[in-house]
Amino acid sequence: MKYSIGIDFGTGSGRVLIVNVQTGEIAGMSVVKYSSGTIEKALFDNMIPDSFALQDSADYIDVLQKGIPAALADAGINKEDIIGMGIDFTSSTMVVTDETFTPLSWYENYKTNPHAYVKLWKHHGASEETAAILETSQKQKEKWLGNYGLNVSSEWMIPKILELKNKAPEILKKTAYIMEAGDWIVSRLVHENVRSNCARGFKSFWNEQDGFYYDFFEQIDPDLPTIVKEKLEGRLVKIGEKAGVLTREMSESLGLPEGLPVAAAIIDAHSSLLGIGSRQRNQLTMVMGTSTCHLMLHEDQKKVPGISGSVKDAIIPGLFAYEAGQSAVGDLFEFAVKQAPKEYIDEAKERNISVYKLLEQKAAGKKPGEAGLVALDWHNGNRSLLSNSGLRALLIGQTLHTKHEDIYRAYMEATAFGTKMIMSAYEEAGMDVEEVFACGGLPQKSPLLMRIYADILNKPIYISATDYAPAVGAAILGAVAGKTYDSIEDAVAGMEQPFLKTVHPIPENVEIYKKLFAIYKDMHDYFGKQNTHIMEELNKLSYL
Ligand SMILES: Nc1ncnc2c1ncn2[C@@H]1O[C@H](COP(=O)(O)OP(=O)(O)O)[C@@H](O)[C@H]1O
Ligand SMILES: O=C(CO)[C@@H](O)[C@@H](O)COP(=O)(O)O
Repeated sequence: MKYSIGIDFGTGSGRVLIVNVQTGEIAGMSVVKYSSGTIEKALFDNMIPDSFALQDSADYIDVLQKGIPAALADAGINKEDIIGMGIDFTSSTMVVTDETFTPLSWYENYKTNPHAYVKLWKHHGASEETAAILETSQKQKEKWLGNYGLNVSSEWMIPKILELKNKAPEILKKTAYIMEAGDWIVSRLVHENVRSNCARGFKSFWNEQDGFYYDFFEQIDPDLPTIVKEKLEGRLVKIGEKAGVLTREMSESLGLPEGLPVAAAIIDAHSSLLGIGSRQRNQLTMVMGTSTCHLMLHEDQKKVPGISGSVKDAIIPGLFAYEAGQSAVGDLFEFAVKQAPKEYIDEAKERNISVYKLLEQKAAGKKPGEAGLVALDWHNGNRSLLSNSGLRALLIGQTLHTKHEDIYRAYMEATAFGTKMIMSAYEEAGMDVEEVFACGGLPQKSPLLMRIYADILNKPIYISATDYAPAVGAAILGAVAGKTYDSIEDAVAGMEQPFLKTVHPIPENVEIYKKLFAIYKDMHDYFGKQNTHIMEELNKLSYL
């Protein structure tokens, strides 16, 4: 038996999977939580702005050093039976390093400088820079942003680079490489500056035909082309290719064979599409965790407003991969869990279940529409049709009888309405959705959520049997790099994971949700399009 290692670097933890390359069976695994988590309020004793979301790259190294030996031990296999390795990572998650790929935050003198740290995908510190990029694009918006949903997100790489230039020139000066975290891991493993086409195409204004949009960069900031050339370039490696082989030093420290082929890094959500077995158009894959990404494939490049982007060959060679997203999904449920009344926390403790489970059970006892609530899910801004990280959330319809589980359910519904907006945008652009797949951590954690999504989207939802679809996708790329398969399509077919179940819509619920969705849409347009000054005013006041 031969195996491939897939490592999924998510928002809260890294998951290492050992997957049988002939059958797709998961032979062993290990989950390593990031010990510093997401650094959001303060770095050591220094306060950082609310919009910041940083991570410590040392936590990623922990995933390699602790997770790989633990997964190998769990699988009980000989390291010589490992034939390849793949990595997926959140994106755009930016690491700044010196010429030896050492992150600047590891330097003693930069230890307390937030700009030396990893800027996680949901770091929203570059809102001014994003607005400036959008402003510059106005004259030729179709040209520059046509394949990016006609918008720019502060979660992408170029705004983050400009933030570094504007807010921390001393760090930029010391930086040899600005890297996607996935590329950083792969570059350390193979000891070469390599860059994958996946994150580069989606998050850095690049396509294979034209390269980086240097003309656009010049107009945004005359220093930007040089910064990109000097610090963001590297040898291009495409999805499905081998980025290099594991160095002797790395293989010794990780307990793996020397010369092990390592695949080009892929974005976590995109990797899930491979892990779940989607290979063709008309399939919408929802990767549901802290956030949700909505992915589709198509032979043609269509202009879909509000999506994050479309890139050729970014998941399956020959097809355009499309991504859209919602910034707060699991994060929103955590927010509600943290606000649970004390008697709920006590009840959960007494019954030995999590507060999530308790709220889910109580909310499942309610009927759609019963509580008279509708929420807007913009607790971390909107990164789809409105693409505005400055938007704030809303809950309407509360009375003195509103219970916390009603609010929890309204949040679940709001995330499903947000997904319906995205699905409609795909369909209006000529990409019909016939099948909806759900994967990531949430579908198995929350059956109620899947019921709500089936009823609101009015589609059967196929739920992946594995919580770890991204890591399976990474292992599939590892198997292709290791030459077990000649193509990604063959590897996906050979290592396909089973589906757990299908949730079908219930017609009565569908009808009620059509009415609630109409209210959501009115609120969406009122606060997100026609009256954005309301949120802008609140933002100004809250930053005072
Ligand atoms: N029982 C649950 N019900 C709903 N959401 C949950 C539950 N347990 C955890 N979550 C949420 O799931 C998210 C983590 O999702 P997961 O897919 O495991 O990780 P990641 O986003 O790092 O890939 C967190 O935001 C958390 O709030
Ligand atoms: O933005 C992207 C992909 O483009 C993701 O990396 C981001 O949503 C994080 O995913 P998770 O919610 O941690 O699974």
